[in-house]
Amino acid sequence: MIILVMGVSGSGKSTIAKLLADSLHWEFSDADNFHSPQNIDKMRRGISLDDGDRLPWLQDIQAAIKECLEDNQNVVLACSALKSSYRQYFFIGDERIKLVYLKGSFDLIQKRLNQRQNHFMSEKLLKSQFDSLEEPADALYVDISAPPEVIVQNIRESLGLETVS
Ligand SMILES: Nc1ncnc2c1ncn2[C@@H]1O[C@H](COP(=O)(O)OP(=O)(O)O)[C@@H](O)[C@H]1O
Ligand SMILES: O=C(O)[C@H](O)[C@@H](O)[C@H](O)[C@H](O)COP(=O)(O)O
Repeated sequence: MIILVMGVSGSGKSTIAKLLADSLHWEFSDADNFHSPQNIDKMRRGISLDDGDRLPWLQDIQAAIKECLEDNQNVVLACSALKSSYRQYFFIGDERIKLVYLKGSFDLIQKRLNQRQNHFMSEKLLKSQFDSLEEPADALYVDISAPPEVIVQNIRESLGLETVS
């Protein structure tokens, strides 16, 4: 199974996905690690990615997801997956993929981004992240104002994963 944790930059994808993976003893994967150096450099300079920048990135993530499914791996993947057209690369609809959307207000996320250290992503891009965001129709919605441990417990209960596999 793959749990895909999506949301804008600063919504808590890496934090929640890592904690969730650890609590389940599953693998954790971060879509940030699939970005090209050119994409990283762009975001560092405060320039938002466009569909063309994201296409090879989406294709690489798609290949990684396909491999996980073929190998029957259990993985929690953190990936912004902002637009519906991007999520079509991720086999949404396959019962082995669970989509979790971290939902929060601009103000709360901006505050968290301002406090985050040592990350390439410019906090100036938050507005464009919200502009690109198309909220999913087919996901578990999670309110990010709760502490990470509470969010992880909530996700596990909602997905029927209370018992460690
Ligand atoms: N539920 C939460 N409560 C408080 N702080 C959080 C929560 N989730 C994440 N954070 C903090 O917010 C910042 C952004 O989280 P991060 O996981 O890096 O987001 P993303 O991967 O979506 O960009 C980090 O500094 C993180 O420690
Ligand atoms: O498509 C994009 O514009 C990026 O994928 C973006 O949404 C993502 O958020 C960055 O990779 C920054 O990483 P963080 O989400 O960890 O801030």
